[in-house]
Amino acid sequence: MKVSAIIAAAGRGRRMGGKQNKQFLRLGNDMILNLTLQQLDQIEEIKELIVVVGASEVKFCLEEIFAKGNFQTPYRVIAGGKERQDSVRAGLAVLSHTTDYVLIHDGARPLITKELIKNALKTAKEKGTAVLAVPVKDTIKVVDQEGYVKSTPERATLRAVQTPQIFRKDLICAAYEKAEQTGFYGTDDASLVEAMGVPVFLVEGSYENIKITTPEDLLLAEEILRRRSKCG
Ligand SMILES: Nc1ccn([C@@H]2O[C@H](COP(=O)(O)OP(=O)(O)OP(=O)(O)O)[C@@H](O)[C@H]2O)c(=O)n1
Ligand SMILES: C[C@](O)(CO)[C@H](O)COP(=O)(O)O
Repeated sequence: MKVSAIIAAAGRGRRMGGKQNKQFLRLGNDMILNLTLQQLDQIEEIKELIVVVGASEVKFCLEEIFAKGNFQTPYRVIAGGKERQDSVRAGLAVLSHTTDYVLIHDGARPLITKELIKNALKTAKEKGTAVLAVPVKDTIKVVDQEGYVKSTPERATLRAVQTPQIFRKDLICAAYEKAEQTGFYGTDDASLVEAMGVPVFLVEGSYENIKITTPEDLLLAEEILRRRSKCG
């Protein structure tokens, strides 16, 4: 199984506030993006890391993460686009020709584990798609523009999706091509594959695999990391 990993890390982090790309903030003793990449670097099926950052951050990423690290996996660092989907598309454009699966992960999810990635890869090999997800804990309301509740979907049918999202290369490339033709923008990669009518399979994620989005997430992530380091 030859897998290319695209790490989307070109966001502006508006909900985090601050001037710096949130992926370059520190979490414990390390940089968020470095923590994320360290997990992916341990997976033998992953044959290349394609890291997508802001155009002005490419040099910083090469110097501060890759030059100082000891990465086993071949890597490249490229510039992303305006939306997450544009950044992932930039990654797809430089995929190795020999790849047969594409794993897409948010740079801002540093608490991903080797076990979750391995399990998702196994499923992707069987089903062609594998997307991490967890059951929703809250009751979710669909609202209208004035703030009135329109409906309450049955919670048992709802899942919160995470990354990695893994797809056979031909599927994800076709999905991105179709989205470009139709102008469709989704908030994750699976929604582009769904838009082609291809079934997407969900695998068990973890409530700890949070996306660092707002300042409270940093506190929670620090606590999770502290507990993990105590447990060895
Ligand atoms: N143009 C973009 C926008 C987002 N991302 C990446 O997609 C992931 C998920 O996005 P999100 O958490 O929403 O990050 P931001 O877009 O940076 O956050 P915000 O919406 O608060 O600005 C992040 O790792 C982010 O860096 C990206 O690669 N390119
Ligand atoms: C891809 C994602 O992380 C799945 O939960 C999420 O949809 C990214 O969304 P955001 O709007 O960029 O935070």
